[in-house]
Amino acid sequence: MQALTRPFGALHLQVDGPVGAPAVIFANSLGTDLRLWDRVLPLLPQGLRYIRYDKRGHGLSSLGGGAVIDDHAEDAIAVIEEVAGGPVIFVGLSIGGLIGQVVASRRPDLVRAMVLSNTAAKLGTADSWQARIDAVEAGGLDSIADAVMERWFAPAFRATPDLALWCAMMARTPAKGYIAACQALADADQTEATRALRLPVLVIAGSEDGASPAAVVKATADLIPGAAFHEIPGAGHLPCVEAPAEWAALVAPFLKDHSHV
Ligand SMILES: O=C(O)CCC(=O)CC(=O)O
Repeated sequence: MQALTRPFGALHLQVDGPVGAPAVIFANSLGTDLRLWDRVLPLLPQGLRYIRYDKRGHGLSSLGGGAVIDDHAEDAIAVIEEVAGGPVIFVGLSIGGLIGQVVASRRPDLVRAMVLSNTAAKLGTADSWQARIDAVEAGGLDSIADAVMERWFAPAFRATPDLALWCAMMARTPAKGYIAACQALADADQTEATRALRLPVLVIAGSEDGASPAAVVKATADLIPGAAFHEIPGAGHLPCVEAPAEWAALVAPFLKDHSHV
């Protein structure tokens, strides 16, 4: 376990792989922590340095005062500069992918390639995020858990005992951190900035994703010249959990191609 000091407290990090190797950073989704990537890391190329972190207000990281996507992007930039020490391949899922788009746009020198999983240049609407915030303020995260699990996972996965573990991860996210991230999502629209991105990008969707539907994810892929798009059949919002082999089969060759190992 490692910590990176930030003005508001600390970010919780986990780093695997050799010092000095080409680095890959993972940014996770709303209501998840860095364990989101546990099932895919063993399936990705050895010899790379894999950096995961809990975004502010999630997992073991401090709450942080900010509620805009740029604050999350500044955190990711700090992790890249201080832990990776140079350009990375950015892997982001959902809000993590939105954070990646902001980082690639503001600091193209720090992102050599990007994987955008189950994300878009704009996620949801101001009204839908306000409704989510209102529900959490009224009833806590437990009150939205069933609806979130239906968006995260297809029915077959929801029938497994594992569902309870992912539901617990979501429900244990600090309400203040979750609400701040919803507010950041409500205000974020990267459409024009993402249209200007010029770097290798792999975009992944899940056919059963109820949070970022495949058509919405594809529309973001279409903004970026040369971006590759793949849809994983039968997978929901978190294919790295639900379909790790299929997700890794797409990501592993991309990491090899763009890490120069
Ligand atoms: O997962 C995200 O980062 C935002 C998209 C979303 O709403 C996921 C969910 O259904 O909780």
